[in-house]
Amino acid sequence: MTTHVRIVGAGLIGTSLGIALTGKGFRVSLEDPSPTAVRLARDLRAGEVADGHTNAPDVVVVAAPPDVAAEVVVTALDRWPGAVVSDVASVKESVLRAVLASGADANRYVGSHPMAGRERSGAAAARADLFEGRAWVVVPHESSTPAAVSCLREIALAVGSLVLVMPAHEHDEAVAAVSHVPQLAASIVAACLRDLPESAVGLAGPGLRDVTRIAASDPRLWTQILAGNASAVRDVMRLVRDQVQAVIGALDALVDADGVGALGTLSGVLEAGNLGHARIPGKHGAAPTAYEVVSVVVPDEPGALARLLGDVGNAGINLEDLHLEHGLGQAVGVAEISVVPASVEPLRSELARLGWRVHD
Ligand SMILES: NC(=O)C1=CN([C@@H]2O[C@H](COP(=O)(O)OP(=O)(O)OC[C@H]3O[C@@H](n4cnc5c(N)ncnc54)[C@H](O)[C@@H]3O)[C@@H](O)[C@H]2O)C=CC1
Ligand SMILES: O=C(O)C(=O)Cc1ccc(O)cc1
Repeated sequence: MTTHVRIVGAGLIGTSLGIALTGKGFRVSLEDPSPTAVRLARDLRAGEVADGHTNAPDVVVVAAPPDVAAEVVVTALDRWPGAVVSDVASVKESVLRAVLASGADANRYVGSHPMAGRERSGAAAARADLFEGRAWVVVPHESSTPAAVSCLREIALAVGSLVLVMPAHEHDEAVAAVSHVPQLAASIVAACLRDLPESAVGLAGPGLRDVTRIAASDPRLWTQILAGNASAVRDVMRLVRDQVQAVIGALDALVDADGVGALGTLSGVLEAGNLGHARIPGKHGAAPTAYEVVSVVVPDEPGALARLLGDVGNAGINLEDLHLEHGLGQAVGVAEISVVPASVEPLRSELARLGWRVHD
């Protein structure tokens, strides 16, 4: 029998999930307070728009913002007494507490959290392959039924994720360190760039982009996430503060005193960073869709980019993503074209043959 999944909240995560599940043969119905969001999600093939005639779902996945997730879960448990209900909010304990306190039939509730996202919100940013090869945490509570847990496992596996099962408090502590504090760190570093003169920002290389990519994330969503995991985030931020204080102390010693011990402190911080970085896992389970970038110099003149994209298409190569770098004060830009690894060499040689300047 085809499983009918109702997705409540047709933004980035809800629409991506809808597209992925539809592709795997699930029936998906969608709802969202925003009619535009839900229609866009439908147009992106994330499922049908639910209305008063749509029959009851087997599973409900709430993909609404974290501050309303519990309320929407409780409403869903009441609305569909036969359905398993989950949510994908980035924080789990606060949602679980509110669901348990509501008096709703929480046995059919199991939390979840796909560790996959983007720094953009909304249905338009949805990706069919968003969850492939990524961890998906299933977060049961004491009275979640085994059927509810296996239902969520089935959904996560169907979209290509690796399932991890964890209690809510353990999940929240883990994501404080691997997701929520990194978001703050990226935002804090990027905020230091705000008032820099153009001449200084123009020196930026890929390292700065790597460190600050997620600083482009939605502040409304992240304010809710940080507030929803305040205790665990505070604990990790205290460790960050201790490191920052140690670095400032070492720099003070170099600038204002004899600097004794300062180099050891700086080196210790950097070496500890090496050790932490080495622990970041690569692929989770199935291979994620990894793209490689071909960088091409584009003259800053009308039609040049269109010509380049035409040449990529004529070479029979699928462009997966495109980013434009503008050289400061130069009459050229660099187009970073993302393609599957097997297309890198054919694309490079074809573009070079056509006269484009292709970078390593
Ligand atoms: N953005 C990310 O990278 C990730 C987000 N999440 C979680 O997924 C959930 C959704 O996040 P995004 O898709 O990024 O946000 P989004 O802003 O792209 O989409 C949220 C959608 O929920 C709708 N919505 C607002 N209030 C609602 C309500 N009361 N009932 C139903 N729908 C409502 C909005 O109209 C919007 O379409 C959040 O709880 C977030 O913590 C989880 C993993 C990654
Ligand atoms: O972009 C990344 O690297 C992410 O890991 C995105 C992300 C954002 C929020 C989440 O709750 C989970 C994952």
